[in-house]
Amino acid sequence: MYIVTAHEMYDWDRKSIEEAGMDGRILMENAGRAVAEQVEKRVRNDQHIVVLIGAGNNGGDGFVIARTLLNRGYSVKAWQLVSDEKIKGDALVHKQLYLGAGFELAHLTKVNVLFRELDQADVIIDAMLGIGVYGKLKPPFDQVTAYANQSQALKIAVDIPTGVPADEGITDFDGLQADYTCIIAAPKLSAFLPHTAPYYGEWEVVEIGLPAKKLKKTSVSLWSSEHARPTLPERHPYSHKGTHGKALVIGGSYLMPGSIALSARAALRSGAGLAAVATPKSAWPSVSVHIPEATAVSTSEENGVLAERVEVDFTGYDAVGIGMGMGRSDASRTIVQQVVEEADVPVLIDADGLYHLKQLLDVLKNRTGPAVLTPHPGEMAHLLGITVTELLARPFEWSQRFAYNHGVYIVLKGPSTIITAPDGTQVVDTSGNAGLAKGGSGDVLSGILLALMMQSQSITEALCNGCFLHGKAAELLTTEGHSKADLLATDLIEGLSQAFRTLSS
Ligand SMILES: NC(=O)C1=CN([C@@H]2O[C@H](COP(=O)(O)OP(=O)(O)OC[C@H]3O[C@@H](n4cnc5c(N)ncnc54)[C@H](OP(=O)(O)O)[C@@H]3O)[C@@H](O)[C@H]2O)[C@@H](O)CC1
Ligand SMILES: Nc1ncnc2c1ncn2[C@@H]1O[C@H](COP(=O)(O)OP(=O)(O)O)[C@@H](O)[C@H]1O
Ligand SMILES: [K+]
Repeated sequence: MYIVTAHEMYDWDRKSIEEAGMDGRILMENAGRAVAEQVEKRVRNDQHIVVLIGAGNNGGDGFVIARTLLNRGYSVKAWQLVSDEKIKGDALVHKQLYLGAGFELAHLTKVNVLFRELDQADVIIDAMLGIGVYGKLKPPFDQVTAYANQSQALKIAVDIPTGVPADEGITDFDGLQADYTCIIAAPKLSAFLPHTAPYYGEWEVVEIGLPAKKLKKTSVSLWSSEHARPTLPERHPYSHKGTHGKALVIGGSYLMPGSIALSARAALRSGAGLAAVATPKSAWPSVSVHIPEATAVSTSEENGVLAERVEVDFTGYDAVGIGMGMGRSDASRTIVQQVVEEADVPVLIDADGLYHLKQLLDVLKNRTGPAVLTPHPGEMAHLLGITVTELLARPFEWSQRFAYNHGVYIVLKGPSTIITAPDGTQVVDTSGNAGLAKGGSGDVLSGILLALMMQSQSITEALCNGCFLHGKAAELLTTEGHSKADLLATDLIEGLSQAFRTLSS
């Protein structure tokens, strides 16, 4: 499924009408009926519904929704919040159909009268403003939105909650806080941004008959189990451990042995044939106890952290992961530089490795083998030299720019993880839940990604599937057995078996 900007959505709409001969009035009818069907799943017909209607096509959808629900016996009051001359085009056609069906329309004169009505509402349907919103809300939308936000009624937004921008980059806005948003035709970028996504509540996308071929391929898409199932690595009956790849993980320290153990274990649990660990000798006993299947690589250390070079032949490995728990000393930076410069196999850089990478960006640019960076927003902002707030206002744009300029893959982690390829294509993975908000989850992800990078057709596929398995494991574990509060990174590794089994069944 593609994720669109407002511009891409309008372009799809225009091409469907101008080139494919669709009729905008039919699209609006389809949109309104599709939303009404979702409303019916959530609302009983003894509940009172208020439909708030604005001036544009979002309001037009509101007229169709109100007519459809009234025809089906629901208790509905439709409120037009703007003057009559503002209702134009397809929205006007549907207003006339609404009135022609014999239904009553209330007009906003004094906001207090509407507010008394909202006090009585069990359900508020927000068809005030859609993707055509710009700037902060003007009267009466600002007051109505603020009042609706205080209401206990179930709030259902049509396409996008009123006031919320469709695109990234806008942080100063007032939005309706929806419980559920019925998104029309394609999810908008803002459904995946940390500052706008919460306004949507739960959401779903409804299909309204726009010809799929008229959507210009956008650069962002959404990953799902339909993508994961056919692309997850298979285990051939005659395979051997070498077939599935030998991973080298470099990191850990005397005081932080856990993270590298988590990564190595997650790599083996995700199908890697072999895993070797390069960690300080003083940390190895604590690592090996958690992962007897892994082998150790001889290393030098200084004050409990890796130092100098790691004496390994990188050609003996199919992928290298570096950074987890390795510390931030200058000595450990040397090893990150060594890996970036010398390892031609795919390299994954995480955690402290990303901290060091800030000073190695020129070296990174000269790398020929693939590099995957897996930052959380703090690490990504550090790499870019900006604040986390600046990054999160435009995470798609920043990731794309960095990936393109440095020729790397980026996995920008969060509730919606954005995976960007060096050519700028982006995939969003929304799997997982707040059970993952605990130290160690990222180390597990690195191990999973490393394993899949060695076994997949493409690195992008490996990264998408790895994030998906990681999130799916958390979802499955917190549906049965665990809660989001108690879930540990080690549980996540054990939960991978269920995630793999679910996706391969
Ligand atoms: N295929 C499709 O794409 C389909 C799309 N469909 C639907 O159309 C929706 C997009 O419709 P749209 O373009 O008419 O924009 P929309 O958001 O309804 O409002 C524009 C109005 O808002 C006003 N306004 C703007 N900012 C404001 C502010 N800050 N404060 C106050 N007012 C503000 C602006 O005012 P003006 O600038 O004119 O003064 C103008 O009157 C889309 O989300 C979906 O629901 C479906 O019908 C099916 C097919
Ligand atoms: N609220 C959340 N919802 C979904 N996924 C989350 C949430 N919080 C964290 N995650 C996921 O958990 C992982 C955390 O990674 P990171 O911050 O690097 O952890 P650590 O370095 O402590 O291991 C990422 O994959 C991230 O996407
Ligand atoms: K809306």
